Amino acid sequence: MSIINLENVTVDFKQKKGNVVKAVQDVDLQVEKGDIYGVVGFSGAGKSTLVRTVNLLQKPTSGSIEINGTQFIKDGKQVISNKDLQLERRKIGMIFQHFNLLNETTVFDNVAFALKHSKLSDDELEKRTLELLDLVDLKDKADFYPAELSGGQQQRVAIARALANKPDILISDEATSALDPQNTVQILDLLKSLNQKLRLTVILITHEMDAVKRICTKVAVMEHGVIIEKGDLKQIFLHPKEELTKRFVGGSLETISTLESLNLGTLGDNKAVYQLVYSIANVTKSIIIELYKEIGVEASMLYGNVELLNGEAIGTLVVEVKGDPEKQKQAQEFLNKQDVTLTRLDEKGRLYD
Ligand SMILES: Nc1ncnc2c1ncn2[C@@H]1O[C@H](COP(=O)(O)OP(=O)(O)OP(=O)(O)O)[C@@H](O)[C@H]1O
Repeated sequence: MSIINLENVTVDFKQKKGNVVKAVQDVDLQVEKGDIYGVVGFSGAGKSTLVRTVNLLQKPTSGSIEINGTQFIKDGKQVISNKDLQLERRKIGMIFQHFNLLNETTVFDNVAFALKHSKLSDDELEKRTLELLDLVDLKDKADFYPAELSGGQQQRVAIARALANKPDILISDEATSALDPQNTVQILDLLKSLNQKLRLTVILITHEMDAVKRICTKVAVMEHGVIIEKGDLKQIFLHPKEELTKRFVGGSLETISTLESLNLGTLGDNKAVYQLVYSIANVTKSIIIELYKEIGVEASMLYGNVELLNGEAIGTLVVEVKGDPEKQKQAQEFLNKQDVTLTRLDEKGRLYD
C-alpha cells in the first residue's frame, strides 16, 4: 500500500473577477514508503499546491487523498475529523526555502518548540532535542541564534524541527533553492541519509533537476497543473517521452546551448545529429569506434558528459553522423541495438521532425 495516495486531485483557485486558476488538474500520485520522490517543474507549474494537499494545508477542489492508511479526503469531501487531522499532520514534516525559524529564540528552543504538544518531562525534552540536533550535526550550536548560522545550518535546524515528532513523511518545498551549491549538496545528502537511517519517505519539490538527479529514486514532471510524466528516476532519465522531460533530464539544456553555439547549418538526409544517453556500467565499448568498425560511418563528437544519477554514472553523447540515407538508417539501427537511448536532434538541439 502506498504511503501517499493522491487520486484525481484537482485544485482550483477562484479569483475575484470570476476567473479560475487551475493550479492542479486531475493528478494521480502514489508514493511508496522509503521513496525519495522528486516533483519537478518550472515556477507556477503547481508543485507546491499539489504537495500542500498531502497534509491538507491546501484542500483540494475534488479528488481523494489517503496518507499512511488514513483517508483524509474522499471524492472532494474531508472524511477525517479536524482533531485527527491535527495528529496526522505531526507525522508529516515540512521544510521550506526560507527555513521559517523563530529568529528571537535559540537553535535549541526552535527545535524544542515542535515538541511542546508532547507529554515529555523537561529532562526527556532536553534529551530528545539534543538527539535531534545531533542527527543534523548541530549539537554544538544549540545555544546559537539563527542569525548566527549559515543558510545551510539554518536549514539543518529546520530539518531537526521537522523531525521532532518522528514523522513518516518529510516534504521539502524548494529547501535548497536559497542555498549555495556546497550547502545544497550537504542538505541533499543529509536528506538521503535520513531517508536511509529513519526510512523516512521524502517528497522533494524543486525546479532544479540536479537535486533530483542526486538523491531521488522517482520523479514526477509537472507542467500547467498536470503531471506529464512520472516514474522511476533512471527510467525517466534514459527514456523521457515528453518534450519538457527531455529538456529537464537529458542533459539537454547544455546540449541545446552547445548545438546553438556550433551553427551546424541545416541537417537533413546526409547529415544527422544524435543524442545518446546510457548507463556507463552497461556500455563499456566505445560507441563511436564500434560505429565506424561495424557500419563504416564516421561520427564526430559534439558534446559529451558523465553525471551521477542517484549514485549511478550516466553518459550523454551528442554526435554528428555523415552518410547517405542508407548509412544513416544502418547507424540508427546499430545505435538502437546498443544499450543507449537514441534521440535525433535538429541543428538547434530540438527533436528532429
Ligand atoms: N492561494 C492562491 N490563490 C490563487 N492562486 C494561487 C494560489 N496559490 C497558487 N496559485 C496559483 O496556482 C498556480 C500554481 O502555483 P504553485 O505555487 O503551486 O506552483 P509551483 O510549481 O510550486 O511554483 P513555484 O516554484 O514558483 O512556487 C500558479 O498559477 C499560482 O499563481
